[in-house]
Amino acid sequence: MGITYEDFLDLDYEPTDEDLVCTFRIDPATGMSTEAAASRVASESSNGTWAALQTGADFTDMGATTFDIDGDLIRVAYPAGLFEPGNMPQVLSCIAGNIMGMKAVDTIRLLDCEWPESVVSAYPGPLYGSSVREEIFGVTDRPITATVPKPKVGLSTAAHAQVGYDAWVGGVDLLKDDENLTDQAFNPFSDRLTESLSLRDDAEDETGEKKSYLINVTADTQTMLDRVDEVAAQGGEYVMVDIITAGWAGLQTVRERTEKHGLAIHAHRAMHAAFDRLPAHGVSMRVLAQVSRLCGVDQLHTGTAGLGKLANEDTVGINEWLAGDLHGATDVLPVASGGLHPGLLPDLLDATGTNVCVQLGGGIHGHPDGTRAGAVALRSAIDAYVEGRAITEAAEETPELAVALDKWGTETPR
Ligand SMILES: O=C(COP(=O)(O)O)[C@H](O)[C@H](O)COP(=O)(O)O
Ligand SMILES: [Mg+2]
Repeated sequence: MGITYEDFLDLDYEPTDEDLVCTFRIDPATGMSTEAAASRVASESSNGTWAALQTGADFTDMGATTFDIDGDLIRVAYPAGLFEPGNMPQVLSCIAGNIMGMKAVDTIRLLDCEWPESVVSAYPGPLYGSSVREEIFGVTDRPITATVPKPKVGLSTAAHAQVGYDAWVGGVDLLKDDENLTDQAFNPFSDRLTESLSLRDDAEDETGEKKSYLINVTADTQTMLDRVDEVAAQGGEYVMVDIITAGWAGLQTVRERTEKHGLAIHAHRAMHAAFDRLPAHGVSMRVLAQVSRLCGVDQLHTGTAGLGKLANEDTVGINEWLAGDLHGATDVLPVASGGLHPGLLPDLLDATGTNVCVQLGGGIHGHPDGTRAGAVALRSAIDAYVEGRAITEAAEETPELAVALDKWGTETPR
C-alpha cells in the first residue's frame, strides 16, 4: 500500500455528517493544474507530503479529500478522526497550516468551514453569548454600548477610570480597555481594576443602571489566568482577550477558567487583518469568527459593515453566522467598532440589527464637550433608533447629540 497526492482528489466522494468541510479559493502556481494543486491542498493539510509514501498495516487513513472543484473554489472534506477533540491549535495546523505557504499555489484562502457535530461538541462554545445583554445588563430591546478611552495608552489609572465614570454616567454600559493596554507602568492592571470597579459602583448608584468593565487580561497564559481570578475576586463580570495575538491555546485555557467564575469573554481581534485583509490569501474573518465561537468567546469584534475606519469584510454575513444554529452552541454577540460616531448609527443598526454591542472611542471622547456629552449623544441616538425615531428628531431634545451630528454628520472617517 502507498499514498501519493493524487489519492486526495475524488470528485465522486460525498462528504459524511462526520466530515469537516472547508472551502478554499486557490490560485495554482504557474504550470500546475487546478486538480493537481487541489489534491496537494488536501494532502498537505491531512496526512500526505510531496513524496509518495509506503503505508503498512499499522496505519489509520486520516487523509482529506478534495471532492469539489468549481473554478478557483475547491471543497475539501476532512475525517473527524483527524482532529484531536477540543484542540483548536491542532485543527488549524491541519486546515490553515503548511498549505498557507505551499509552492503549489500562488495564493490560497480558507473561506468557510462547515463544522460537524462530532467536532463542535468537543468545544465549550460561549457561556453567555448575546444573552449578556439581558443577564448582565437586564436589557432586551437595545444594543449594549461600550467605550474605549483615547488616547489608547498613556492615561494614568485615575484618568482612565475617570473617563470610564464619565462615560458610564452619560449612558454607556461598558468601559473597555484598548487592545494595547494591559499592565504598563503608567497604568498598572491591578490598580486599574480596583479603581475602575469602584467608580463603576458609583456610576451604578448614580444612574440606577448596571455598568461593567472589559479589562484586558492579555498576557502569557499563566498571567492571564491570574488576572481572570483577580477580576472575579474584585467583582467584575467580563475579561477582554486579544484573541489573535494571545493565540487560541491561551484563549481555550482562559475559557476554562472563566467558566469557573461565570465571567464573560470580550474578544478583541487585533492582528486579524494579517490573515484576512488580502482577499486572495490567508484565513477569512468568517473562519476566525467560527473558531472564536467554538473556543467560547461571548462578544467578538466583527466590523462596521463598511461604515467605520477599518477595512471590513462581510460584517453582516459573519454576524448572521454567529447568530445561527451550530449544533446547539450558544451564539456570539457581535461588536461593531472602529471609527463609529452617533451619525453612523442608523445605517449601522439597519445593517446589523439591534442584537449587537456598539463601541465608540473617538466618537465619544472626540465630542467637543467631552466624554460625558459624547456618551449622552450615543445613548440618545441608540434610544431614538430603538423607538423608531430619526436621530435628527432626538437631537432637537438632546443638545449633546446635536453637537455630535453637527461635528461629524454621517461621514465615514479614515
Ligand atoms: O479602538 C478601537 C476603536 O476605536 P475608535 O472607536 O476610536 O475608532 C478598536 O480597537 C477597533 O474598533 C478595532 O477594530 P475592529 O473592531 O474592526 O476589530
Ligand atoms: Mg482599539
